[in-house]
Parts: sequence; C-alpha cells; structure tokens
Amino acid sequence: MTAAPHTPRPTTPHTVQETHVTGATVWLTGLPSAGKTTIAHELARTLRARGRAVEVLDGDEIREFLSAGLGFSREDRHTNVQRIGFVAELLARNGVLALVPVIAPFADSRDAVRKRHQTAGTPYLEVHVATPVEVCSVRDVKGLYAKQAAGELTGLTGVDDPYEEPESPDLRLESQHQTVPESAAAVLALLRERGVL
Ligand SMILES: Nc1ncnc2c1ncn2[C@@H]1O[C@H](COP(=O)(O)OS(=O)(=O)O)[C@@H](OP(=O)(O)O)[C@H]1O
Ligand SMILES: Nc1ncnc2c1ncn2[C@@H]1O[C@H](COP(=O)(O)OP(=O)(O)O)[C@@H](O)[C@H]1O
Repeated sequence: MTAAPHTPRPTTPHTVQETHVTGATVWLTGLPSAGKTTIAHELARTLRARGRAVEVLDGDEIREFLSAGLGFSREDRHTNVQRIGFVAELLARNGVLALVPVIAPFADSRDAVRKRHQTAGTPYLEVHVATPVEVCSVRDVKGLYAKQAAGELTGLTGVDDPYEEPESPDLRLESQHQTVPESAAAVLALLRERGVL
C-alpha cells in the first residue's frame, strides 16, 4: 500500500498583536501655586485607572536628583527645563504619558522642548495653568510668596523674576474658576481630541 501523498496542513497566519500606544508629553507651565502639581497628580490617577503608563516628572524631585546643584538663575532654569524635556521625550516616545508640572518661565526654553518633540515625532502638549499671581500668592502652598514679601527670598517667578506667558498654548486653564477634577477633565478632553487617548 502506498502512503497517501502528504498534503500540507493549511497554515494559520502568524498573528502579531499590534497594540500601539501613543505616548505624549503634557507640560503644565505656570506660576508657583498655580495648580500644576495638583492637576498632574489628578490626571495621573485617572489615566492609571484606565491602564495607561504615566510618569509625573515633578519639579522638586527633579531638582533633588537630575538637576541637583542648579539654582533659579535664567541659565539654570533653562538647563533644568531642557533636561526634563529630554527625559519626558524619551518616556513619551515609548508610550508613556509624561506629565510635567514645571514652571518653565522662559518661552525659548519651552520652544526648544517643543522642537525636540517635533523632531522626534513625539506628541507634545503645552498646558498653561494661568492662575493669576494674586490667587497664587494667597494659596502660597510652600510659603514662597510670604518669604519674598518678608525679604527672605528674591527671584520668585511672577513676582520679582520673569514669567513669560505662553502665547499659544494647546490649552489654557483658569484654575481659580475650576475644581481640580474640572481642570483635569479639560486636559483629558484635549488628549482625546489630539488622539492620544
Ligand atoms: N525663586 C524661585 N522661583 C520659582 N520657584 C521657586 C523659587 N525658589 C524655589 N522655588 C520652588 O521650586 C520649585 C521647582 O521649580 P521648577 O523646577 O519648576 O522651576 S523652573 O522651571 O526651573 O523655573 C517650584 O515648585 P512649584 O511651586 O511646584 O512651581 C517652587 O516651589
Ligand atoms: N482647579 C484647580 N486646579 C489645581 N489646583 C487647585 C485648583 N483649585 C484649587 N487648587 C489648589 O491650589 C493649590 C495648587 O498647588 P500646587 O498644585 O502645588 O501648585 P504648583 O504645582 O503650580 O506650585 C493646591 O492647594 C490645590 O488644592
């Protein structure tokens, strides 16, 4: 008896699951006590609950490690912002939502960070937390405005050091007229609109 000719079994195509997750950097710029950190953490909670990878690059933490030794001169603030922009872009290009609550008072520093992202094709959103200095100085979460008024601190952003307001941010938040969840929801809506969520 001759063996039946071998008929190859139909092959199932090798399926590769493509789950491309879009990362992005969301830079929250604004004065001390504007609400940058609070909004970033509220956003992080919501996004993590949806299963997204999120990192908050907090200004104070960064200054303790990555930017240890830097002060608040124009040059040092620029260096600080560029370092943070570099790390944020690395995270974002790998699918992370990098939330950056950092003052970044100078337009040219912010523009350089935006350009770095554009060059790499990584989404970048600038959110201006535009709380007026009068409100920030009453909030005074870290007591910096009081220190400045008492003559114990100089070079405070928005008081005796410049803050160059973003001319065309992707979003402008007036936190003095919003609850924290409302401010965070506005950023989420922007992320959805830009196809990041
Ligand atoms: N002179 C002066 N001006 C502004 N801010 C000051 C200053 N001294 C200390 N701090 C506190 O430093 C926190 C981190 O600053 P940043 O790294 O975000 O600033 S910058 O972008 O490099 O300008 C910043 O944090 P936030 O309050 O969360 O904005 C300030 O609380
Ligand atoms: N809509 C809002 N968004 C963010 N913070 C708000 C808002 N309304 C009131 N706040 C309060 O303002 C303060 C902002 O502090 P923080 O987030 O540390 O500011 P920053 O990081 O800009 O220095 C917090 O005490 C927060 O509860």
